[in-house]
Amino acid sequence: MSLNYAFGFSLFLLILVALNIYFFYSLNTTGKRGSMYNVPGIKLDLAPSVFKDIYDHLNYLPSQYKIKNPKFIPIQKNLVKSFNSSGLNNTKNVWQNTENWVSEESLFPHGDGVPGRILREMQTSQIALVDNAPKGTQMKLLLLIQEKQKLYFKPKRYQLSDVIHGNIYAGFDRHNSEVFAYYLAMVMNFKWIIPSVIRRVHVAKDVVPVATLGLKKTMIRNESGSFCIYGKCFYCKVNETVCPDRNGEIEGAAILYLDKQFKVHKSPWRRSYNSKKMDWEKDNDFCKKVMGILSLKRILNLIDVSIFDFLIQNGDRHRYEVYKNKIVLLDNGKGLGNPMIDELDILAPLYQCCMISLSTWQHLEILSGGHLTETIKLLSSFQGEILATEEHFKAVERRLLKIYATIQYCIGKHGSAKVFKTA
Ligand SMILES: Nc1ncnc2c1ncn2[C@@H]1O[C@H](COP(=O)(O)OP(=O)(O)OP(=O)(O)O)[C@@H](O)[C@H]1O
Ligand SMILES: [Mn+2]
Repeated sequence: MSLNYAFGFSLFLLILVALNIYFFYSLNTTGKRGSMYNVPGIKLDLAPSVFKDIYDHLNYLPSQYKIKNPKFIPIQKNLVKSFNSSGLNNTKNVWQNTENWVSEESLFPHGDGVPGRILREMQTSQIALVDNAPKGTQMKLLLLIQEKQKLYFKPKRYQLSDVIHGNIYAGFDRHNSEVFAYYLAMVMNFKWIIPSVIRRVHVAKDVVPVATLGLKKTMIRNESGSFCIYGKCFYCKVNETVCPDRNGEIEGAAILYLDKQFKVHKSPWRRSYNSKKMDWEKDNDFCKKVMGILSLKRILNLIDVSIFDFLIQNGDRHRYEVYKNKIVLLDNGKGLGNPMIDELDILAPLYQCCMISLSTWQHLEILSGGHLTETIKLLSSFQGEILATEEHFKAVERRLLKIYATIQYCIGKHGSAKVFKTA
């Protein structure tokens, strides 16, 4: 009897121990997701080994990166206040004191309702003059509104559902990518960017009557008698016109023109635009070289920009422009090309240097679990905009996880003290 009792008791103990082991094992592996993410097959041979390490970290990403962080809610509320300008006194002229807009923190005011009001004006103000804007390689127009306010207008070339195949910088600029980038930057708390909004211009009513002679020379009538524009730029071709839709309108991204002097620099991580490999593609210690040339502050800035570019998949930041010693996020039209592709090497500045500004990280960390794209959708809805297909929004969330995984990889390799910088 007592033997039976002892046997039963030890069996009970054994089960208890087994349960404990199971409990601690499952605690350690939360976030483990089987083999959901694989290194993309086509890249496997070519990809540097860091890609595999990053994907390994992606498969074991701690669960906090997959759920919403309540710390973001008050930030989201403030953003909503800034962009939802309905109900505010809109008669006040928003263009007053534009000369005082630039501060040490931002290029434009971010106070209650002002960003929303600037966008609304950019979207609806009557156009006083339209000209070609011959800067850059892509077709763009210059619109004059409110007497002295200038806008760049990058016309729509694709439907939102069009997928751009080919290399990362293939195709025309995407107008929606410019606007998406603006809201993305706002949600990421990157304030060195210029307001951008979707605007429709009626060619016969809004453009032709106020077009300069120069612009008129780059307009031709199509079979249905409407005026199409081929513009004036490096890649502009007479047979690549932009024509009005059946309502007589051309849609585009209206980007506020910032009349300042920018300093232009070549990006150390630029692509070659041919089959030649750049230094950064051959040397995983490339960051050391950059450290010898650029300040820590500038490198951290370039890393911020690479995170931003990776989210929209802009692989075309061959040069960057600086104002007040900070990179201005200009020219974001090469994003949102293919929602199925995540070119990890856009993140090279991050995984090669393995550092990130602490303030960027603290903000990035609380955008998890869907808050990022949910907020972009919410803010852009105040201007009645739909900026991308669901596939693109999902892709941005998926890429955010890859950024988290890259940071985990860096922490694993160097320790957090070396990764997070306060410069
Ligand atoms: N909103 C703006 N305010 C002031 N200047 C601007 C603005 N947007 C662009 N620029 C200037 O015009 C140049 C061309 O603009 P952008 O880079 O957008 O054109 P692009 O056709 O895409 O050029 P590229 O093909 O060289 O990338 C920029 O390098 C910048 O100096
Ligand atoms: Mn460009």
